[in-house]
Amino acid sequence: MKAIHQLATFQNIIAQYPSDQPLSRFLAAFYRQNKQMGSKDRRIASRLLYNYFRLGNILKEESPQQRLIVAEFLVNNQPNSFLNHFKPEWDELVHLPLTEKIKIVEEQFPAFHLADVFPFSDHLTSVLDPPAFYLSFFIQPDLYIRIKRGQEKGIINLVTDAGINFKIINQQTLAFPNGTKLDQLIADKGIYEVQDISSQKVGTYFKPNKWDKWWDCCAASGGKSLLLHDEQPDIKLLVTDNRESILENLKERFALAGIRNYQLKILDLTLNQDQYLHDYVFDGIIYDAPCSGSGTWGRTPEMIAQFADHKIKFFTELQRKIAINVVKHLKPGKPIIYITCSVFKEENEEQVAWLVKTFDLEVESQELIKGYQAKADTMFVARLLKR
Ligand SMILES: C[S@@+](CC[C@H](N)C(=O)[O-])C[C@H]1O[C@@H](n2cnc3c(N)ncnc32)[C@H](O)[C@@H]1O
Repeated sequence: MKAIHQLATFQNIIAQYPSDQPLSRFLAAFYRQNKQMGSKDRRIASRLLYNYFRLGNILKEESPQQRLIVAEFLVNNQPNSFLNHFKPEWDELVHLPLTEKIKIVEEQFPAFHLADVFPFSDHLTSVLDPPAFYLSFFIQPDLYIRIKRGQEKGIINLVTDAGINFKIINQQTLAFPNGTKLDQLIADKGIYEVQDISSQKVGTYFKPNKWDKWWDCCAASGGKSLLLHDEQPDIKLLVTDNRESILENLKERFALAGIRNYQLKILDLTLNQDQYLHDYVFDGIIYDAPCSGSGTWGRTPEMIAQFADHKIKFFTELQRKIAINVVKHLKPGKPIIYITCSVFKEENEEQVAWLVKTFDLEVESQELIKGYQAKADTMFVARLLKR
């Protein structure tokens, strides 16, 4: 009976979900309005919704109920009451490796094609392994934290004592199962940052020197700047973004991390900002571009259905407009770090080729950070030097 109730809740939510909103925001509002749902009900409803969207366009012609059963079979690896009720023979096999479970589904649904999980394959960046990328949609990414230098031992002791499941990825990085509640456990918010491991790897491309002047031009809430500062605290830093509200978040995060010495401006960089920036030149620029975010859809799988090909052009044009107002502030011989969390070639290697062709830049190195192989986001980074 529980499973029937869970299905009804799923169907109710799906019917109300306007597909242009982040699912997390919609669910938070839905649960606020449906206070009768206990925490377990909410947890199960969220699981069913997220797992459902992980199918992307797979078996699009089947009913939502059938698709949900397939998704529950593929994504979970523990038996559960939902599958047990609707498909007990699959519940018994739920522990099998994903590739074997896919064969079982294919036998029953000949229209099952793994590639349908991501309907934008024509745009995939060339160094990506499509089958491995497709499979990653059925595996929930981990939650990663970056520990402030010097605080590693304290945090590891705290999470060990609390009996929380975690993995040590490297000296400063821990991975937790998604949904782990760390804020109640680690009281001092200034000693760690929630940051995906791929985002942390991007930091190895910064290589700042003491007393350098750096500009994080699309800083948002400052994830990359915090990484830069951790690597080299003795830098002069300018942070900008066109959203005032997100820069307020940055101020809070910087205050928690004890960073006070920086400059902040709200700037729309699609416009010429020479009146504010005319005499600024930098030893390094972080250009973490607004992008499709397609390398992070393992965390927001509802985006697969919400995205459309034409949006790629919107982002590449925006990225170029911003670059025009940014690259001119770089000193000769110095790096601009171009970053996206996209798997689309138009936003990655093709954009780098355009940057090189349009400005006096050369590629020092570039990489697709393949988070899809590691329960993490996939990101692209290029270190370009001004001649
Ligand atoms: C990928 S996010 C940056 C993430 C950030 N670097 C971090 O690590 O947390 C891209 C940012 O570009 C900003 N952006 C978009 N259009 C912009 C514009 N015209 N001028 C300046 N910033 C812009 C967005 O507000 C967004 O915060």
